[in-house]
Amino acid sequence: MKKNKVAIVGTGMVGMSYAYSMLNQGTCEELVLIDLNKKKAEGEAIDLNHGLSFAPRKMKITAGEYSDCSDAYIVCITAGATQVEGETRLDLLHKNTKIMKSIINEIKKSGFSGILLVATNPVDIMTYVCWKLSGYEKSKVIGSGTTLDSARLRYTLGERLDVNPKDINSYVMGEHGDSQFVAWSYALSGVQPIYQIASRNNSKIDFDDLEQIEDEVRNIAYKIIECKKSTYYGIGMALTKITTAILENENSVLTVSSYLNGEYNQNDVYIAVPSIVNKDGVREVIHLALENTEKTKLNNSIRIMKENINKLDI
Ligand SMILES: NC(=O)C1=CN([C@@H]2O[C@H](COP(=O)(O)OP(=O)(O)OC[C@H]3O[C@@H](n4cnc5c(N)ncnc54)[C@H](O)[C@@H]3O)[C@@H](O)[C@H]2O)C=CC1
Ligand SMILES: CC(=O)C(=O)O
Repeated sequence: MKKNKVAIVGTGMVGMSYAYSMLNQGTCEELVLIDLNKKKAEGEAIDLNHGLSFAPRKMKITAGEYSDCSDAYIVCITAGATQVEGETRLDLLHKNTKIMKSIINEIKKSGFSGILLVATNPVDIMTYVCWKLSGYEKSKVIGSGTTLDSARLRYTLGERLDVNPKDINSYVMGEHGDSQFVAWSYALSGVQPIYQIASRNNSKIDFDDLEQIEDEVRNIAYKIIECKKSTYYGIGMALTKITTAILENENSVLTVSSYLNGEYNQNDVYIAVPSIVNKDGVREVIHLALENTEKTKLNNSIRIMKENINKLDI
């Protein structure tokens, strides 16, 4: 296995935003682009290569085949159908399961033994599907989960509090979808609990604002889709962060979609919870002592995931 090789399956808007972000950040040494539409992958590889003289490091970027996954450290799946206006992520369930089946079959045939990163929606369920069909270790199959939603939350809170979003330590948990929630009981701005800030007189935010921010973060993808059909830069950078955490063995805390094996008293489901990510994939699922209302929200997300998984022939 090559320690710095990434393959992307799906060279659409998400796959290419991820690739472009990795090129700009010098995330890996070798990048292979794979798509059903081989011409598209080929054109994307040529175009990206023309940026190499401005990139922070040397990279080998090619359009390839599934056989190129054999020695990759990470294969990231960004292929599949997208929501059209009015659709939820869950509406993509059957279409994208079918696509995952064909892709996993090919990845397995290549002999790939690295970390599988899934971004295709509905991402928590597609991650479960990829794990189940591949037979790979649970900790080596990871979904992007709510990494993007947590970044949206950090941005929005940062704007409201006039604090650098990098210093907002707040997480969105649960489904990357309509039943997600903010774990406010663990939300910090720097070192100050957000609850404490909201309860102060003359604070920049109050409890009603927290509800409004949570709602905005939950629904912002719909707004982007209404404005420009799909979302891609944010997820491209979120995938880059997850990739860096793996390749650089960072032990970063990210709300990726992780397999629960007793944590939060749940089993046999992939859902977004804060997890420690390193060269081995998910090193540890962080089991937070959530407030009762938050526990109910997490259980609700998990119920929705399981009900939908049960509809699938996998
Ligand atoms: N996890 C997250 O936070 C986010 C996930 N997404 C999801 O990412 C997925 C991709 O979105 P976009 O890139 O905007 O779509 P897109 O339509 O721009 O690209 C999809 C690509 O997948 C390829 N493809 C389709 N079937 C394939 C197969 N069987 N094998 C190989 N390639 C195949 C297509 O040829 C196309 O190039 C969607 O499911 C979308 O909902 C989008 C944004 C955020
Ligand atoms: C489309 C999608 O999943 C997002 O932007 O959150």
